[in-house]
Amino acid sequence: MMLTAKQLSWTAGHGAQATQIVRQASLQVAQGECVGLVGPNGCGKSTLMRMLYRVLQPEAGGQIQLQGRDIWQMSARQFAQQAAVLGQDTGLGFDCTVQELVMMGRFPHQSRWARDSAEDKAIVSACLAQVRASRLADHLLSSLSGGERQRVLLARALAQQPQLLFLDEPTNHLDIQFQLELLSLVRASGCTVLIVVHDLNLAAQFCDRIYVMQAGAIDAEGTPEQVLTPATIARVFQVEAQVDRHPRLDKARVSYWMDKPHG
Ligand SMILES: Nc1ncnc2c1ncn2[C@@H]1O[C@H](COP(=O)(O)OP(=O)(O)OP(=O)(O)O)[C@@H](O)[C@H]1O
Repeated sequence: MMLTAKQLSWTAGHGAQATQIVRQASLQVAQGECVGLVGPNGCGKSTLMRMLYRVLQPEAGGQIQLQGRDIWQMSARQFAQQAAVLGQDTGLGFDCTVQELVMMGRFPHQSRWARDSAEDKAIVSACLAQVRASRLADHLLSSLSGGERQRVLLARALAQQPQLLFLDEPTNHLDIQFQLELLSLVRASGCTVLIVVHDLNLAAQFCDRIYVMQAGAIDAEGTPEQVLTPATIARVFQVEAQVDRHPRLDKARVSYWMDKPHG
């Protein structure tokens, strides 16, 4: 098992202000799998992801192992040699060129004072080409559109040459062609993937398994066919749904609607 997480909980605030955001969540991602995490806004997906990618520490009793090793027994650098993140909070706090940004993906693999090697440079330009952003190499990050920014952040994650890729809503800002392209690229990369995605049809097309989260807890788990049922979708998202087969791809296809606005 590539990634194993057991009984993860996280609480925001203290004392009377404390709110439990993630409750006893457990999940597993096997080598080579692409696993989706879906659920309504605010249910705790990003918080769970942040624990999994070693930014937030779970409460006592929770454990996360990467290839059988506790992630908090690794240094940040050792973790980054194996896992890359395309997250929601990707502000750098400073500006740089696209080329410099993607080169940051090489840092975990470089010795401390090393200069960028010819190999690093070749990896960076290959990753930029992979996301069709070579022409942006000398542009400033601050000048990019939302979709271009997302592409180059993916290029940085790929330049890290990770075995495990965490993606938190990576298709935000992307046009439909690049949504499909990004997810195909991610699948073709050979990485093990855990991805937060709102579009249930993208989840059905690209994920081997899906975890459904609701109110901080894992509510359902299984293949897209097992999980994406009208009953589960109604329970978790409060909308009506019908599930049939995609006419071209032999995958589940979800149509949803609301008879009357909720509330
Ligand atoms: N540090 C924090 N302090 C207080 N509340 C927090 C903190 N981090 C997250 N929350 C709250 O926890 C809840 C879950 O947030 P989270 O970002 O994990 O949800 P999400 O499922 O990823 O949502 P979305 O689909 O909207 O991105 C939200 O109500 C959020 O306001």
